[in-house]
Amino acid sequence: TGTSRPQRMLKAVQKNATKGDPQSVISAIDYYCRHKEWAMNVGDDKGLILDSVLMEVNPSTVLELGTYCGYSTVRIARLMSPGSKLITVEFNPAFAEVARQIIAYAGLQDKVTLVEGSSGDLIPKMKERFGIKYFDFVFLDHWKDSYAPDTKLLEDCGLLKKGTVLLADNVICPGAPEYLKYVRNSPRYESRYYKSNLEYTKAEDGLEKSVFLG
Ligand SMILES: O=C(CSCCNC(=O)c1cc(-c2ccc(F)cc2)cc(O)c1O)c1ccc(O)c(O)c1
Ligand SMILES: [Mg+2]
Repeated sequence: TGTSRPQRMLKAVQKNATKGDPQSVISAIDYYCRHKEWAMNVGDDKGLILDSVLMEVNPSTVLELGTYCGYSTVRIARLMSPGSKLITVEFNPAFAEVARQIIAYAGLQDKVTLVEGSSGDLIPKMKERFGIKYFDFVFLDHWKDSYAPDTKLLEDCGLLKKGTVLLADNVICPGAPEYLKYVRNSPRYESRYYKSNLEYTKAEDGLEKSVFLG
């Protein structure tokens, strides 16, 4: 058997990044995925858009759906103010295990709660389990056909407030057509597309930013 791609990515972080330095962790992953082997992190191009939207919102509570190896978790948590909380949901235990180590290597474990399980099961439990009233910012990067149902579930569970920002990765590649239709046609959202590239490639991809209007 041998190592998995996430495990090789973790090795690259431990070898090339400085413990406690989130920017060096981000750079080590981007270098590895651009020059050694591709992986489905949001990446550096879309990462700059994520950074700027995140800084604009300056959220107290963040939900990330789809942790993978924790690259976007580190990108988001490094910009969050002291006392703010990020909850990230990952279905795949092997991904979660690597993500925990990468988040800890960056020194961001105190801001981040990684929960293993399916978003559909966990979203209804957010209030009772984590004492969350609302999310100020939601980053969608998990199964693309779960974006729309999970957004409706967040609404139904009263976890969005007026002004909550949803930012969705991969709306072009692999694509999330149902989600785009939903947020662009719903009177409850103000949506905007940020054109970019699929991580570490020249292919088009982009992020959709949708503000919940209440
Ligand atoms: O893959 C999953 C679903 S979660 C990851 C969702 N993310 C993506 O699928 C995703 C995909 C791409 C992408 C892939 C191939 C291309 F040719 C082009 C683009 C890019 C992204 O930025 C993404 O976020 C999963 C696999 C096994 C499990 O055992 C489990 O539990 C989960
Ligand atoms: Mg993605």
